Amino acid sequence: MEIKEEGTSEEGQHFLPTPQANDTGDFQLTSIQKTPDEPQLEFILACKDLVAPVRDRKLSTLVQISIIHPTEEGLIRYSSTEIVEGTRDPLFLTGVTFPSEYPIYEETKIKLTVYDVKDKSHDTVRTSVLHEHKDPLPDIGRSFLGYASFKVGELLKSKEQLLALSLRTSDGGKVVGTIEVSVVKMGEIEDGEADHITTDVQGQKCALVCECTAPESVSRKDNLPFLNAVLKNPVCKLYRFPTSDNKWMRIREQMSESVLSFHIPKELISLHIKEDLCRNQELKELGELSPHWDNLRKNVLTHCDQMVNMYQDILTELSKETGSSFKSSSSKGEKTLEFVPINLHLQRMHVHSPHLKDALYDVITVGAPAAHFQGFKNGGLRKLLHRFETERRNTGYQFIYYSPENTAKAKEVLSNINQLQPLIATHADLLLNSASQHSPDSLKNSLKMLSEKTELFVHAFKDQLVRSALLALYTARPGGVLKKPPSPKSSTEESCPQDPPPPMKRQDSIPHHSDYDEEEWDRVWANVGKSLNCIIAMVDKLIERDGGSEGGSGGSRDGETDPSVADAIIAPPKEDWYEQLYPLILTLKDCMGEVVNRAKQSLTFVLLQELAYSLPQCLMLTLRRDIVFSQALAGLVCGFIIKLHTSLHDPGFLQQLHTVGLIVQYEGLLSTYSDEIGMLEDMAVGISDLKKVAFKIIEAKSNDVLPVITGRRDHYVVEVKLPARMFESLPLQIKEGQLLHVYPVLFNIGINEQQTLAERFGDVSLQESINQENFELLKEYYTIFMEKMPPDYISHFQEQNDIKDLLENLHQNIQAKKRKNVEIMWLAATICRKLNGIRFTCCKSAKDRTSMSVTLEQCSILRDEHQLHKDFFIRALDCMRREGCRIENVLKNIKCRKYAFNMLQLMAFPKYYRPPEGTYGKADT
Ligand SMILES: O=P(O)(O)O[C@H]1[C@H](O)[C@@H](O)[C@H](O)[C@H](O)[C@@H]1OP(=O)(O)O
Repeated sequence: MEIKEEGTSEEGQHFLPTPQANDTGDFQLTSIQKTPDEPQLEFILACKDLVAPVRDRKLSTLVQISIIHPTEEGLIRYSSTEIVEGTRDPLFLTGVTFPSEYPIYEETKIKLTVYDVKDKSHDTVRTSVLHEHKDPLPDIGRSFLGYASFKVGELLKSKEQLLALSLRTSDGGKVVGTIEVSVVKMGEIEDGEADHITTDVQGQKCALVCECTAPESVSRKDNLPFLNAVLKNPVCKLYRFPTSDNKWMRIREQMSESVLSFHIPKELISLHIKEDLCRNQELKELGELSPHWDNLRKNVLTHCDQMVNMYQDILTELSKETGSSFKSSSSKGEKTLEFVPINLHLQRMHVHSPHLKDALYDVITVGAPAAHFQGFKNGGLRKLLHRFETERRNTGYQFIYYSPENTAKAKEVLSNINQLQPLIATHADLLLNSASQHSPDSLKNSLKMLSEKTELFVHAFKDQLVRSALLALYTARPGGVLKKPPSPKSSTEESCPQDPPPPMKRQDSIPHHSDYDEEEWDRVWANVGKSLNCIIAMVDKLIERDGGSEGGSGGSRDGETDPSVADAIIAPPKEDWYEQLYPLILTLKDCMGEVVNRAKQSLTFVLLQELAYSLPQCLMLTLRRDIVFSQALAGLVCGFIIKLHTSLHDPGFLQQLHTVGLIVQYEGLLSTYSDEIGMLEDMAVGISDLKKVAFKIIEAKSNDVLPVITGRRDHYVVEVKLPARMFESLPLQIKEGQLLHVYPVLFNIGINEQQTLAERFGDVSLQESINQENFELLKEYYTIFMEKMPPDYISHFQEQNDIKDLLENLHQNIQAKKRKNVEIMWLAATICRKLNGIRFTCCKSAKDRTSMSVTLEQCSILRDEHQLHKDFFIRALDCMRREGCRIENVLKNIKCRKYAFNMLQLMAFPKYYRPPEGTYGKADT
């Protein structure tokens, strides 16, 4: 019989779908009854009276848990406990848990093998394939003590669900002690249960008593199936730790991948392709240009078309990855996966502690969003964008400089035009429809809608940019020379129509060199308003004549009907409403078409300036920014959805969500040395770009609950779908589609040996400025939070902790410029948690340093919020790092159970970031 390591074989990496009952060929298997989405079975272990192979040897023991599936031959190594030193009666803090997806039945056999560990430095990496019938191989650094096995059904049916099994030597003869297996149920009241197990842990006597209060349901069951559409392949670990009053707390650690890792990049790339195709088309439709500009445009178009092709190729490649939900650290340099975040996971800690409500603590762990394939030779986005902009500003030659703000504005106006024009056309048709039905009420309603949208349309062009861009475009036309210097007006809003606008001839109105008139734009633009007013006046008149309605249409632009316009329209005694309105609607559409035509061309000309500078670098920069943003967005959407689901029943949170928005705090562990400087520069921009994202919650109309992204670069809306029942329970503002905002902040502290070099011989200014800038952003969020949230909600927050003090403390720490000041990260994370925010932890791969940091955060929370016994802090930390979810994370990334640290690196780490002996070493990353 073979022993396989769970997770080392391809199929072992993901839990198999659960065959619910009796569906495995000839075998009749009995499923374990369970609550949906709760682990199927959880137990803890303790040994008694272990016999040491050599007299007087102090034992250091661990139990290895292996599974024999009823339908299979092989023995699969499932998990291990931590090592307990110096006792014959070890009580293990690391338990065993089988998640709901795991194929386990009453007939499944579990084998427990107890080892005596002699050399901890050899212990963790156990990927060898052994033969069951032979004696266990003499594993380096450990020796076999004894084993016991049982069937799951026996445990479940046993008295008090507890088995005491004899441990035997490999020949099955000699008894070398006892092993106790007891089932635990995390969320159930354990009425009067008291283990009274006395253990001697590292020389300390500690009476441990299991006695738990009824837990509060932390995550409503009805949310879970929905969350499961997003989260995949959970890995679960169970621990029990003593509290300061010698009771047990139970901790379940869960780590899950997310399908959003691939879904969001695909959504985003499709959106970029759409946006770029549209822009390329607009560039083509820019009309005749003088040779200089025409050549420039041709060049731009060639590159832009190539770019779209590249995006299409990447999308095709990603679309082949159906069902993927994880990109490993070793794939970070793969071109086709560049948009996919590295090693994205939800890291969740569920705490069930005596006398306290159950609590969930979530952190999203992900590799720093960065363009690994493009590399970091020239730095990352923060530096590259700054350099690009400075050079562009100073190069007057060949093109016109528009600031990034103006370029963004041009894109915004273009996007507004593209949305509003068809909307107005639809409302205009609806108005005509109401007219043909001769329905006054419907006519008034349609007019109201038409007026509102047209107002928005007219407003969109208020900007001076359109005017100056029109002028610039004029000079770029063949023979474009100014008749007189431009004197831009601030606004033409005030212009009040006196007469119906003259009919337009679209092409004629494009300025020619001989007839450019800078005020023409004002007239063209104002004509839209004028024609709307004509329609309003006509509707009023029609309704009045028809039988008199008191208030008229009430839809007049500028709040009043222009009498001169009304008088100009003479309605016949027996009106055909449709006939009366039709020509006016045509005029409105014509006027609008004219405005759109001019504005689109001029603003596209602005975009041409942006693209024309430094081709193809400019496009490579856009690509880099898109890649980094895609990785950042995938993480954010994952964090947002999880936060929404876990807090859906908290009215305070929902109010905060729509009145203030959410803080999203990133903890960066990158060093400001070598390549990681570039990564940090990428990451800082990627995270800052998340400000451009707003969320909208919509009702799911089908089983497809994956989010949809709309918008364009500079402004994205992520639509998150909720099933009807959940959607109904939301506050009105959210249901009505109010946009929900996020406030991303990043605090970075390099912790490894590279950072030591940066501090000694390099430069840490990047980290300092990022921390300082983001502190200001965090403070701003706090101010808005205090202003917008009701006082009773704030006082509830302030009672528990004074966020203001924490902010002050954070500020002082940032100012202090201490080396590797990890206090900054702890304070920022605490503030984020107190403010109900979304937490992220990132290093290059989210594998090694991230694992150290999240486990430290988990144990610190247990100490500060759940009274973890202070003598067990390090042990808890070691348990989580040795056998917890994070070592599984390392395994799934590099197929080896070793944190990739060497001694030198460890020495450079702040004390609590060092993993236990035997869990680190040279690893092929
Ligand atoms: O998960 P990380 O901490 O980014 O992994 C690092 C590790 O910290 C470092 O010691 C090691 O030398 C590797 O560079 C790891 O990065 P990989 O991206 O190669 O996994």
